[in-house]
Amino acid sequence: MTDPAILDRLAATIEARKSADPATSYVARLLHEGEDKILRKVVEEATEILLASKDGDKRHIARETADLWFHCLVLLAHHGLGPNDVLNELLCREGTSGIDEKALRKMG
Ligand SMILES: N=c1c2ncn([C@@H]3O[C@H](COP(=O)(O)OP(=O)(O)OP(=O)(O)O)[C@@H](O)[C@H]3O)c2ncn1[C@@H]1O[C@H](COP(=O)(O)O)[C@@H](O)[C@H]1O
Repeated sequence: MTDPAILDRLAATIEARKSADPATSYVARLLHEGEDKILRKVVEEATEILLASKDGDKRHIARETADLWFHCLVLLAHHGLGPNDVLNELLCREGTSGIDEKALRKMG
C-alpha cells in the first residue's frame, strides 16, 4: 500500500531534526555536518542507483532510489525548501513535452 503523505511526514521529521542531537539522529548529524556532507551523500546515492540499475534488480533499484530521495529531502531542508517546492515544479511542467520546452529555450 502506498502513502504519498510519507513525503510530508518525512519532511516534517527532517525539519524537527534541525534542533535534535547529532549523537542520536542520523538526520541531525547530516545537517550538523553541513552542505558538503549532504551533497556527497546525494552523489553517492545516485551512483548506487546506477549500480542497482545495471544489476537489474527492481527491489534494489527502489531501495537505492529511496536513499536518494531521502538525502535530497535533507538537502532541500538545508536550503529551507521542502517536497512541495519540487512537486510544484513538476506540476508547472505537467503537459509540456521536454522536446517542446528545449526548442522554446533554444529560440531564446
Ligand atoms: N528514510 C530515512 C533513511 N533512509 C536512509 N537512511 C540512512 O542513510 C544512511 C545512508 O546509507 P549509507 O550506507 O550510505 O550509510 P553510512 O555509510 O553509514 O553513511 P555515512 O557514514 O557516509 O554518513 C544509512 O545510515 C541509512 O540508515 C535514513 N535515515 C533516516 N530516514 C528517515 O529519517 C527519520 C529520522 O531519522 P533520524 O534522524 O536518524 O532519527 C527516520 O525515522 C526515517 O523516517
